[in-house]
Amino acid sequence: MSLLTSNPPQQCRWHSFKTTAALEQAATQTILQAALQAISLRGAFQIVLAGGTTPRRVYESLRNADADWAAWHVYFGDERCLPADHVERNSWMAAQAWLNHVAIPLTQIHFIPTEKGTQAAASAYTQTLVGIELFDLVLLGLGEDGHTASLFPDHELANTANAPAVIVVEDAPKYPPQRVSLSAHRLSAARKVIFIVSGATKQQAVKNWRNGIAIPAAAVNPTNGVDVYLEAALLA
Ligand SMILES: O=C1O[C@H](COP(=O)(O)O)[C@@H](O)[C@H](O)[C@H]1O
Repeated sequence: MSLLTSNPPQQCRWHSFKTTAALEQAATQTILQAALQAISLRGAFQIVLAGGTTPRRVYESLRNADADWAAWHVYFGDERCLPADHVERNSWMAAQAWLNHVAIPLTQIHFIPTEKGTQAAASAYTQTLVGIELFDLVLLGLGEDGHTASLFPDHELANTANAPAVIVVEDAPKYPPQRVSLSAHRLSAARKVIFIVSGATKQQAVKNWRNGIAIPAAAVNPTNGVDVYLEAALLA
């Protein structure tokens, strides 16, 4: 697998936690801290959310946080092509766990409209992202096969300088096959990128990543490097 890039290698800082709960607590605090900093410096906080199961409890903790929700702007790293109210939509999970319970203005929550189909959703989301130079924080997960967002092994990662911001995936190896994802290039345009990784099934992907094997997660390459929050057991 080639990353097709001339960028310097990804700078990765590994943060291990004894328990999943400790990891989730640290991720929640990092998000809130990044929000405080962004709002005090720039008056707004632009966060990109991970989907899947790993961030659910982080989102549930955020709903009880005391934050300046009016200044938050929420985006998604990827979305699955399913009806808007489908339980396996990343947006549905984030809404149930967090977004439905806080006062972020609806106009500042930017779902990827995959219920319209891949092409229409990708072009709509490309427009949504116009004018955003750097996200303040990109939150990402890691799949068993090393995928992140909907950037899968042996698929387009779009990590070159001229890559589109949003890509269409028609044949993902994980259900559902049709998805829309921010490109690795667009996900890298961020002040801070955090991966949260838990669950024994991720062990091989972590091992590959740490051994320099070009898994998709390694294609997200912001100038400031990435922080990986993971359970200590995954480093064994
Ligand atoms: O399909 C997806 O998978 C990854 C990892 O999900 P997890 O359930 O193992 O946490 C997720 O980060 C991505 O957003 C999602 O669409």
